[in-house]
Amino acid sequence: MSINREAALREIQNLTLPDGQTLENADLIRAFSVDRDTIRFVLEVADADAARALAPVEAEARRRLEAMPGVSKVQIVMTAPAGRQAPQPVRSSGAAPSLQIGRHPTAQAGPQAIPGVSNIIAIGSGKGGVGKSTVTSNLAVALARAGRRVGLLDADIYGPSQPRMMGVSGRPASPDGQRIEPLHAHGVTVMSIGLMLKEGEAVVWRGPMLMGAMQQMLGQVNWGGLDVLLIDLPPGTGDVQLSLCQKAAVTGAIIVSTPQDVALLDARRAIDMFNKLKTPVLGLVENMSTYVCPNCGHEAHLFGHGGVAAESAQQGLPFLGELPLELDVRLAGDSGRPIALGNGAAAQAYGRLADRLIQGGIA
Ligand SMILES: Nc1ncnc2c1ncn2[C@@H]1O[C@H](COP(=O)(O)OP(=O)(O)OP(=O)(O)O)[C@@H](O)[C@H]1O
Repeated sequence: MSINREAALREIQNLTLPDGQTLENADLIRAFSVDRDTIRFVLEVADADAARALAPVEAEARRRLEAMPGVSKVQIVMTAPAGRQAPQPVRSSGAAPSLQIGRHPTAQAGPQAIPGVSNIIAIGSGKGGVGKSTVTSNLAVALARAGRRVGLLDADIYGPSQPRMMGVSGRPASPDGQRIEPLHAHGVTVMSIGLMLKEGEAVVWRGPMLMGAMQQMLGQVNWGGLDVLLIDLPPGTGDVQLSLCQKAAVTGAIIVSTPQDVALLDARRAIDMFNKLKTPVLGLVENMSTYVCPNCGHEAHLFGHGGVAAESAQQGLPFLGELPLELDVRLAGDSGRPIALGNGAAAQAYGRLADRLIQGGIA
């Protein structure tokens, strides 16, 4: 009889540790594998004392697994690496000591919806610096101004900029050590992975840790009822994009690009990636489109113009609109008050983009 790995994992994940956490929440299980009639895994503990305290849990895990049909051997190894410190949890002011962002992912059957969240929109770009974060924060504000309930998740772990752009700071609280309370700014519910990490922490993460962290951001944050959750992705086509589309039921992706050829080339790669991940591309947005000189009113196209509309047509994808290049857009972003809060040309352009998504039933 073949043993189902996920079912075996489920047998032991809810075992309670001496500190009251479950095995799953404490994230101690490593390399869980099933080989014919044998189950093997590692329990990663901080030191010899922790290993001793965990002995009854190990015994109970062994007992449960051995009781499963088809299992004849269970090998559990406890590691207590010499000289290694126990992982330090990230704490918020009111956080219980167990909350830790960045862990191995837990088993999950396919992409999941987030309870209470109607739409999840990923905002991506092929190239860095094209204004993806600026577009995300302003679109979030414009949607909130239009009366929508909006969440914004900054998943750009390599350069989280939403705290600055939305004007939020401080570690979000986690009163019970399990759920995270998001922050609120300009009518938008905000969470940034950057607020939960020590500086430089995520830079060394590889796929599984990123996937676990994304899973936590999606599943452990108290998002509440939202019409739409916007997710600011890192640039490119990497592990975060993959994790998001595998773990969350993403409604679709919006690709931000400047009209430059080099940015469009990378945008094409991003579209290709979302196609492969079976995430619908909702359309393309041209940022830094037209520059209107604030002194003489002359219009210039520093990065070209119309390239994104042409690319959308070529790809058979909706062109969602163009956003002007304005000094005030940057200044507003730097000051934590997105330009979309105002009434100028850029704010109006964001208002149109928001309307378009609302009319399309995706926000
Ligand atoms: N339309 C615009 N007009 C003027 N400045 C802009 C505009 N869009 C973005 N910027 C500025 O360009 C810089 C890069 O923008 P942003 O951080 O949004 O890009 P990004 O694509 O998210 O970058 P990253 O690759 O770092 O994630 C920021 O200083 C931002 O204020």
